[in-house]
Amino acid sequence: MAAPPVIIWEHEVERLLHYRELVPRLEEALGKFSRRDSAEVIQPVRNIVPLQKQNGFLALMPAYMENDGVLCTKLVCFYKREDGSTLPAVQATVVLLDPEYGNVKAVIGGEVITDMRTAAVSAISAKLLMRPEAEVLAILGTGKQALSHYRVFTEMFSFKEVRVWSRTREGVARFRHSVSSPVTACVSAEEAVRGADVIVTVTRSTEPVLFGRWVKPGAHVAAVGACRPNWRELDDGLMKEAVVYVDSREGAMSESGDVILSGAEVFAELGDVINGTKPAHREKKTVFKSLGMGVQDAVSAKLVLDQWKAKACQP
Ligand SMILES: NC(=O)C1=CN([C@@H]2O[C@H](COP(=O)(O)OP(=O)(O)OC[C@H]3O[C@@H](n4cnc5c(N)ncnc54)[C@H](O)[C@@H]3O)[C@@H](O)[C@H]2O)C=CC1
Ligand SMILES: O=C([O-])C1=[NH+]CCC1
Repeated sequence: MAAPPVIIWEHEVERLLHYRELVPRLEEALGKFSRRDSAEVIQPVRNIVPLQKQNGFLALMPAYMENDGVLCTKLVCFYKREDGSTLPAVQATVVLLDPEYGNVKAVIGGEVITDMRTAAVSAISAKLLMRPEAEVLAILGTGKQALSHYRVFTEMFSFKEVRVWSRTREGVARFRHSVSSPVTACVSAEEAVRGADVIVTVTRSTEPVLFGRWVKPGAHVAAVGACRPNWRELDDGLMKEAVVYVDSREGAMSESGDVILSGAEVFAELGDVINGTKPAHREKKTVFKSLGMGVQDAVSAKLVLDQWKAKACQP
C-alpha cells in the first residue's frame, strides 16, 4: 500500500518557496509547454464549474509532465467579490500524484503557490518584453496578487519608482503598510500609468480599468485579472495596438474577454519567445495576457515538495 500523502500547508509553502528557484523553473516549463511535445507537457484547457449562487467558479487544472515524472492538478475557486467583502477572491489546493500508481503523494495549500507563480510569470514577461531602461512600474489593484507582483518585480528589477492605484484609499494604505520601500499612491488609474514603463493589472474588475490612450509607446503591460470570456481589464484600443503575448493560446481563446471581445490577434506565447521561435517586440507596446496554467502549479508544487523533503532529511 502506498504511503499516506504529505500535507504541506500555506505557512510552510511560504517558507519553502523562493523566487530565485521558482522563476527559472517556470521559465523552463513555459518553454516546454509551447513546444507541444506530449512527452514534455500535457495540459488541457481547465475545466470550469460555475458556482452561480456564490458568483464564482471552480476550476480543475491538471498537468502531466511525462519526462519529469510530474502529475498534478490544482483545484481553484475564484469569485467576483464585491469590494469590502472579507471572503477571499481565490482559494486553491494543489494535489501531486505518482504517475505510475495514481496515488496522491502530496496535498499542498495552493494560495501562496498561485500568488507567487502568477507574479513570477508576469515578471518573466517583463524580463522578455520590457525596455531595458524601464524605470517606472505601475500596479493597478492592491490585493494579494498586487503584493506578490510588487515583491517579485522589486526583487528582479531596479525600478526608480513604483506607483499603485486602488479604487479605495484603504486598499492603498494597507498595501503601503505591507511593503518595505516607499510607493507612490495615485488617485486615479490614469495618473498611475501615464509615463509608466511597466504596468501590472491585478484587479477583480470585469470592465476595462486600463485604456490604450494612457499607455506610452514601448510600455509593457502584464494583465492578470479578467479570467473569464466576458470579463475585461483592458480596452479594445490597447488590445488592438499592442503586440499580444499569452501563456496559452488555447486558454486565451476560450477564457480571455480581453482577447475574445476585442478581436485582437494573439502574436505568441511567452514560451515561444523563450524557445526563440517568436521575437520579443520590446520596442513596441506589448501586452502579456495571463490566465494561469496547470503546468505552472505543477512545477511550483514539485519544488515545494522537493524542498520539504530536503528540509525533512536535515538533522
Ligand atoms: N492570471 C492568473 O494566473 C491569476 C489571476 N487571478 C486574478 O487576479 C485578480 C486579482 O486577484 P487577487 O489579488 O487574489 O484578488 P484580491 O481580492 O486580493 O484583490 C483584488 C483587487 O482588485 C480591486 N478591485 C475589485 N473590483 C474592482 C473594480 N471593479 N475596479 C478596479 N479594482 C477592483 C480590489 O480593490 C483589490 O485591490 C482576480 O481577478 C483573480 O481572479 C488570480 C490568480 C491567478
Ligand atoms: O490560474 C489560476 O489559478 C487562476 N486563474 C484565474 C483565477 C485563478
